[in-house]
Amino acid sequence: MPSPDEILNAKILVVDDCADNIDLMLEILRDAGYANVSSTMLPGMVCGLHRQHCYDLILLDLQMPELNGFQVMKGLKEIEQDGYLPVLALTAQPSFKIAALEAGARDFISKPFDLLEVHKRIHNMLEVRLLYKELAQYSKQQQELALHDPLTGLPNRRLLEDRIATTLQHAARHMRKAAVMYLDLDGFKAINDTHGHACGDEILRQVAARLVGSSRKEDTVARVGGDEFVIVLGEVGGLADAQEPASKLIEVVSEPYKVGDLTLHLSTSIGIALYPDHADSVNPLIQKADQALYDAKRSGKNRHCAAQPAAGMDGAAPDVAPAASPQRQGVSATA
Ligand SMILES: Nc1nc2c(ncn2[C@@H]2O[C@H](COP(=O)(O)OP(=O)(O)OP(=O)(O)O)[C@@H](O)[C@H]2O)c(=O)[nH]1
Repeated sequence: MPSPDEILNAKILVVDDCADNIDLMLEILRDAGYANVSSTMLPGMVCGLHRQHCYDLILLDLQMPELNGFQVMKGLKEIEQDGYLPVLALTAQPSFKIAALEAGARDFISKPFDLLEVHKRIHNMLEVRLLYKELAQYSKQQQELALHDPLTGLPNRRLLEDRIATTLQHAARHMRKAAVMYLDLDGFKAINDTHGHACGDEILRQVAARLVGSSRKEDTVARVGGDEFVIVLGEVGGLADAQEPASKLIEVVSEPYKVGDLTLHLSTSIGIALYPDHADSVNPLIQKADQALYDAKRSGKNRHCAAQPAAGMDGAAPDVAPAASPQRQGVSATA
């Protein structure tokens, strides 16, 4: 529930073509303690002002020359991003009250003003408006949580699948390839077993940051399981365009990790699958990359390996590339 302070600090705009009416409303609002109030006598400015300031409440006179309150509301509806029109109509015409509500106003205040009614209606409307904003914010956070891994903040499997689908559509439209790289850390279990789960978590966060730091802004880096990550590359010309970043990622993951007083070493294996060479849709592509990862693990870890050609294509031996420099495979630690 919004606090009294939040209500008094809400952003309010008064719109009326009569200066005396504006002065009266400003006085009422300021006397009541509202601290963030502005006004305009130009109804044509309201949409622009609202776009700029996102008012919590617009006190809108309905009868104005040039542009009346109903026309202003029509304009506001077109720009209101969250579908909530924060308008309280001001009218001396009883017949306008229902029309104003039908046009999207949340409530109305009758002229001449009854002070008690003005205070109550403004307070109630702001309470609902701020509550609506809190709910919208909460629901946005929930959506974020549903699509991201809480430990690393990276996209999770669900968002990854969406991103791959978009990347494949783009690749198909531009007659390009795309690559999916499936990473699994080597011997990560030993870190948990030897140094504890919290240390393992910290390593996962550091690995995530390194993967993001070594990828292009337009690539997706996702965490899909315990020590498993997937990176999606768009705009790929051929296998070499994925093998080069894969070698770079193997090197980056192999840099030492500082956790408290410990210096830990770790390596990773990567499976690579190309669209459309190895599969032409999201999940088969991920599966192909996962199978290639298995080949990389089986042939010694700390390396990347490309997927086998899809059925009907040449069945060549797996294209396995060990890390450029001989490195400790798996995990080691120095204190
Ligand atoms: N710290 C931490 N560990 C996790 C988390 N999720 C899964 N794990 C652990 O990650 C480890 C994954 O190990 P595996 O990939 O099966 O085995 P590995 O030791 O990496 O062996 P290889 O993959 O064959 O090199 C398991 O011990 C899981 O318990 C997590 O969120 N935090």
